[in-house]
Amino acid sequence: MNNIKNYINGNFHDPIQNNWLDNYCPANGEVYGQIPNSSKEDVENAYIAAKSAFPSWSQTTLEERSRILIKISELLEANLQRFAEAESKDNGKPISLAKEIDIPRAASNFRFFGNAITQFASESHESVGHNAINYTLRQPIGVVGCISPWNLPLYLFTWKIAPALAAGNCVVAKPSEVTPLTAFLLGEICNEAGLPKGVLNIVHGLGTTTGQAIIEHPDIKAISFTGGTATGAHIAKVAAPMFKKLSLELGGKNPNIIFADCDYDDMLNTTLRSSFANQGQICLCGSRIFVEASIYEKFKTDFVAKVKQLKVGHPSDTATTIGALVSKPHLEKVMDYINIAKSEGGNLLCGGQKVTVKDFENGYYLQPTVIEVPNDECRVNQEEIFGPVVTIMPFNSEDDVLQMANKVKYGLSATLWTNDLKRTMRMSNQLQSGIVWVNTWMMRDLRTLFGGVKASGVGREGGFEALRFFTEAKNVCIKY
Ligand SMILES: NC(=O)C1=CN([C@@H]2O[C@H](COP(=O)(O)OP(=O)(O)OC[C@H]3O[C@@H](n4cnc5c(N)ncnc54)[C@H](O)[C@@H]3O)[C@@H](O)[C@H]2O)C=CC1
Ligand SMILES: O=C(O)/C=C/C=C(\O)C(=O)O
Repeated sequence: MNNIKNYINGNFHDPIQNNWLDNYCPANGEVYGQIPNSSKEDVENAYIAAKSAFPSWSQTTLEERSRILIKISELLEANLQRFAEAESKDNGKPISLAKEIDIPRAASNFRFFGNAITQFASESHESVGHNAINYTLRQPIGVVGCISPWNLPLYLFTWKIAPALAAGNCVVAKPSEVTPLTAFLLGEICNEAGLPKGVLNIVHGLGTTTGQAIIEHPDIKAISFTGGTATGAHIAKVAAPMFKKLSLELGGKNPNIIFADCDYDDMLNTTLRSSFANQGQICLCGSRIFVEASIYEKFKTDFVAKVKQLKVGHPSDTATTIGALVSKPHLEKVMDYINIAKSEGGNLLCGGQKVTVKDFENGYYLQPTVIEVPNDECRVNQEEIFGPVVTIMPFNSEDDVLQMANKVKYGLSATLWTNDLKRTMRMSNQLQSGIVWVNTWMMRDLRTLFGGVKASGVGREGGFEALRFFTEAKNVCIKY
């Protein structure tokens, strides 16, 4: 059994009320460990540890903070295999993905922010003619809360924690209760790297108990959250009246817009990835595919042929391209959408069935699914499915596709495939999303800002934006 404990003040603790949750392995549907369902008291202990650590950590030199964060990064790299196996087991994602993307990115998050903090600067304004100078101080907030989801567990957990720590805050963090294992292992790495006790505290449990205690805590002054839109709205409702700083990275229903003048092979291969990477469980996946009418039939044939070649299998099999979905309830939710698609007149071009993997019959496997939709307003084209399911439909003009692309409540990312520069500029200006990729997908430069508009969230992460979020700005005006 892989039993997990809370990491508070540098030590590992059982939950005070001795409440535990089962942790399921998506690959075989079996319980393989227990995790704390931490209460308000556990969160309070984490807060007290963080508060005590804050005066010293906030005054630790940037060079020393940087050194420790980079050490954590190096230790994650040194433990790549162990972390990748844990992530794959806990989440159901292919081991190859965990090894090539998730864990290296978690290490990059620490390295990036360890370096970024040494380059972070603030503004000054000389008030010419008034004999005065204004300068901005960027001070750490204090104790901050970081809450992350199950789809990219350590990758997104560290995407929040690393900038928070780099900026001099102390942290109370909660990973998803569905995928807690690598966050638990991170505690050991932090101790080994010499992160002082109490600077980072990791509490495990349900959103409705542990997460709720974090967002309600009167002295946790900022919340950085990634997850579902409904949860984000709830967090805003609780935290905003307490005047907490909030960064909310929420869901997406991202358009992938394909024009006939694109580089076809590159587009086809990337569209396969943007549709089904991580079993389609990435908020950035291009789940609505719009194809210019002149190449629609060709695309449909070629795309479906490629999708049928994807190999659904056990996550530890290196030949697997599609692993297990994260949980049974999530598999059922995705299956419900496939049934909704049928009832809405959708044409199932491939997939749509659960997959039985030999010797792992109770795992949560699903065929990658492509649905040709009768119109852009049907539910499967409007609601976030967050699984290996994409919709496709043709379009006739730039104006039409732009209108359809923007006619959803979300606005996280959009992908555009074209070689027409003027069209690229026109559409990039008008697409309602926080991120536009042109002739690529998920090309990440950690210096760039990251986040969405509309129901996809509030605020921006990434680069100096994250360091700005995790600091309070103060203007000082000196007359001389
Ligand atoms: N990154 C994304 O865009 C993600 C989107 N989703 C979407 O959300 C749907 C629901 O998935 P869930 O696992 O239920 O995501 P969720 O939004 O409930 O969970 C994300 C995190 O928030 C925490 N949380 C939940 N309720 C909370 C509360 N009251 N206070 C504080 N923290 C709370 C959870 O414990 C978890 O750590 C998915 O089917 C998917 O459509 C889910 C995960 C990630
Ligand atoms: O920062 C990234 O590269 C990816 C972020 C992805 C999410 O926030 C998500 O899937 O929720």
